[in-house]
Amino acid sequence: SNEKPIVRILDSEEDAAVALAEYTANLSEKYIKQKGSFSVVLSGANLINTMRKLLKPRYNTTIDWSKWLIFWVDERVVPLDDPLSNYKLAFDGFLSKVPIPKSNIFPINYNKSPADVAVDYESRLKKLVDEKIIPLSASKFPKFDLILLGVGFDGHVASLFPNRPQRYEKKRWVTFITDSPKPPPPRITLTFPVINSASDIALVVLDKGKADIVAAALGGAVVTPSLPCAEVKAEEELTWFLDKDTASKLK
Ligand SMILES: O=C1O[C@H](COP(=O)(O)O)[C@@H](O)[C@H](O)[C@H]1O
Repeated sequence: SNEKPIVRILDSEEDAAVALAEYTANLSEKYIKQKGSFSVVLSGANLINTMRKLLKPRYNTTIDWSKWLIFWVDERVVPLDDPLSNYKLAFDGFLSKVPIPKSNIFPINYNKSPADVAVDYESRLKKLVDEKIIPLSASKFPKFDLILLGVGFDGHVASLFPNRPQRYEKKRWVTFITDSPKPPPPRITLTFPVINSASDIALVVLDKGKADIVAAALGGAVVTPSLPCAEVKAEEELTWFLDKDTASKLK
């Protein structure tokens, strides 16, 4: 893996959205040529809005949407039509506007118990690996083509928070949390071994309120406990997408 991340600093949020679309479209073409499909793992919150340029010409017409497979890096354990659902956010803002086959979209199966939802999501991923739809990494974790991550104000990625034990999980593919510091409290999340097995990862941070967190993560500051966003590594390439304001505290 390439240890050093690529840091792209765009003039504005708008330019960053364009750059993210170009980056995603290029990876889509590369992986579809290479392996016949493109697995994309989504986050919630701001990311979906930043993906909006993919819905516009030329991307919407040139991307082979039929080969996309969609997963979630984390999900709030709420019904899929709840306003807090990451699936609903992605569906309303993105997935309902592109022709990805429904059978290629893998939301959680909602159940009241976060533990059960995590077990179910993990077993569905295992099945996709058994069916050779998702490859396995050298360390025997599912290897997604692209994971798109946001970063929270506390430096969290997915639902891996600085002061919660889930971030240290080494064996499971999917785990759960019932006391997320950011609401809603019950969530499931992919674990670090899975995230860090992905081929490409984009960390998309476009919020000047996160300038200090980004500077700490990229400047290698010693923070205790360490910032989850500073623990992200990709097998091929890790790219940070920042705008000028968010990058303003980088040295
Ligand atoms: O709660 C969550 O927060 C993170 C960060 O969101 P952002 O809008 O501040 O970038 C998000 O990536 C994650 O998927 C979500 O569940």
